[in-house]
Amino acid sequence: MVSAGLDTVPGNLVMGLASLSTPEGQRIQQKAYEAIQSTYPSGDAWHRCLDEERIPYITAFVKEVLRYWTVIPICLPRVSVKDIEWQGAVIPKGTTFYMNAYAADYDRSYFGDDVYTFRPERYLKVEDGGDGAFKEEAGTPHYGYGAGSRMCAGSHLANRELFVAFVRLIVAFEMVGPENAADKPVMDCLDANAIPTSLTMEPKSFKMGFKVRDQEKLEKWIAESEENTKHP
Ligand code: HEM
Repeated sequence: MVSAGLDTVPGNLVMGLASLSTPEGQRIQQKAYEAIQSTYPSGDAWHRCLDEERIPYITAFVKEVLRYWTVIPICLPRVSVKDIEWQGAVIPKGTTFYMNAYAADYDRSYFGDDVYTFRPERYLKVEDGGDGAFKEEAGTPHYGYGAGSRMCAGSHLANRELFVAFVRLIVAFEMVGPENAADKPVMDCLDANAIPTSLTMEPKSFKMGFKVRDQEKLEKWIAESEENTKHP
């Protein structure tokens, strides 16, 4: 249980930051920052995001990170417990299956033609583009956690971790691309993986910039967080 989140959560976190560092990421960041500020005009998002999830744009952003950066592209093996008939063929009991989560997350018939575009808005009902391509009510919003009775057992915890991390990063920093274009992140889910044979994606190195929005506030938030998590 503990080791399961060690590479998956950082993989999503790092590549979510990569998305925010791109030119398109500047628009997303601005929208996310405004959504945070309008939900918490008194400026206490840093602490409140631990207790509640009330910023739909950030929730949508996290879902899009999980879809676009499918960090476990081929899920864990499953063995069928009975014969399965499929398209005229019988797959015998005892067959090993691997779910291709990457293919499911990039399925145009489900997500629409812009599957290669990082677009949190696809998860916001009011801004679904009106093309009817994304069937929001049809169940699993993405396959980043696999699917079915053996899908990720830590998905709720991981969702909370990613939500809190991105809220805090976005309120604290303005994120920009690297000074040198050669240091830009690879923005394709499969090509961005430094070890394509690994179970979980290992992001290739890239650089980006973090500009502190308000040094005084950031130091105060960090000091308060350290105090709150201090061991007696
Ligand atoms: C963003 C972070 C995470 C991602 C993307 C992720 C993804 C996945 C995927 C794709 C599977 C396989 C599901 C399938 O084959 O259908 C899985 C299984 C699992 N995950 Fe995660 N995971 C994440 C975080 C975590 C965390 C934080 C924990 C625990 C604290 C965890 C615990 C597990 C366990 C125990 C299983 C095996 C479930 C089973 O076989 O019944 N995961 N995860």
